[in-house]
Amino acid sequence: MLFRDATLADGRVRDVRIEGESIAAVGTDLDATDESIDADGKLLLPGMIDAHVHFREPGFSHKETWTTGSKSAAAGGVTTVFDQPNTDPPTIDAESYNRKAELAAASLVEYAINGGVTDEWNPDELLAKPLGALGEVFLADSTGEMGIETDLFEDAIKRARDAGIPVTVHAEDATLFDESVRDRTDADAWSAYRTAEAEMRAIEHACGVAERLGSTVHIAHTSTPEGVDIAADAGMTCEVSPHHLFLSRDDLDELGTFGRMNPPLRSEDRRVGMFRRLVEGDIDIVATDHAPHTLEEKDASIWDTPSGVPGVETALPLLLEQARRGTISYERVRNVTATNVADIFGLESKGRIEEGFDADLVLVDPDASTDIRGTQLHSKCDWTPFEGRRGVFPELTTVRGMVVFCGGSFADHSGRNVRVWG
Ligand SMILES: NC(=O)N[C@@H](CC(=O)O)C(=O)O
Ligand SMILES: [Zn+2]
Ligand SMILES: [Zn+2]
Repeated sequence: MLFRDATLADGRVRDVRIEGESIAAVGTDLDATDESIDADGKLLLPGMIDAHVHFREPGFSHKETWTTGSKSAAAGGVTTVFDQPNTDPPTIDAESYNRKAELAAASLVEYAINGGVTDEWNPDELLAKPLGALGEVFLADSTGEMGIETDLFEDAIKRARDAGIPVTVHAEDATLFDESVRDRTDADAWSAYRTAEAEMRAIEHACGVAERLGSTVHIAHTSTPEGVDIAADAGMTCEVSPHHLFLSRDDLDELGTFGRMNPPLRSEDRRVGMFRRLVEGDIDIVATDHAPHTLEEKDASIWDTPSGVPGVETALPLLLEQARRGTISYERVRNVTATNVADIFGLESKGRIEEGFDADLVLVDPDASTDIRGTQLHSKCDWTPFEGRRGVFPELTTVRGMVVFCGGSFADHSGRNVRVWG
């Protein structure tokens, strides 16, 4: 397959030839061996590597399945996902890992299965070969109630350090949540309750432990500019989720309980500060925290509704819309969605359009801006917090050289577990 005259993120116009699962050549006037795709005027990007999704199986197939979640990913230009351990059973040992792996075999896109740290986790099984699961720590309870104490956190950091495995931390300190707002019933109460301070102090704590133990951590879903600065100053990496880039407490009147997630939406000032840090470089990657719950589940009181919003299909489109408007460069979008993610998590064959890399690619018309509609997305949950926003959606997505999504249709193709060693 040959993409002819594609524009790359850095503005170069190139032919890109795929042979089998890999990029065989990037050049000009390349010969097509078989099928050739006219990419004139179109942008070709490395597929997004989304380091934070909840595809919900096993245990919560009514919210999402590996099939629906991975279709949503492919349609949104995401070619690799890292699945989170808060399933039922939680992914904490070889048995639960293998059970999830059987279901994940249905995935259209590449995936990693992250292992969770709990009192009952089995680090020897999870961290060692052949699994080498990426470690996931919840410092405060979120969906799945996997919050842990600090001794266990330190132990996990040491073990992961010795195994050379990156650890991702959901950093909120539950002792700093504001119990005094418990009698409020408006949607903004959640933002008042899970305070910005609770995130900042937890990030500080996590980075401090990692520094003291000579290790590193990656901070999940940062929502405060202050938290990002703490992580960056400590030399750690962090991610931002699209809802903390594009939504703020000002949107909660409209979103209601559908806008509840952990960490919660912050002030408009903080949102602007997050976007600036994404553009300027202190935020390393965008990860969606795709956390679908059904319409029925979300339609509850602010204290009863589950935390989490879907996002795997809309992240790249929302960012490409910003690039179209000139608020962020295409190169920066490529780096925060693909290249940096591959570098941080050691996916050596992914995240770049260069000879020898996996042919995980996204072709998009950069001017094709449309309204985002929840009912047109492919997640099982059928809603989006970005309803009515503009997005630039991919035309075609390939995973290891196979077209998995094109013009609204999906092919059968099983993604591969990118973390299993032979
Ligand atoms: N972010 C959320 O609000 N919810 C996530 C859990 C998590 O990542 O904390 C979920 O699984 O629903
Ligand atoms: Zn979390
Ligand atoms: Zn999450």
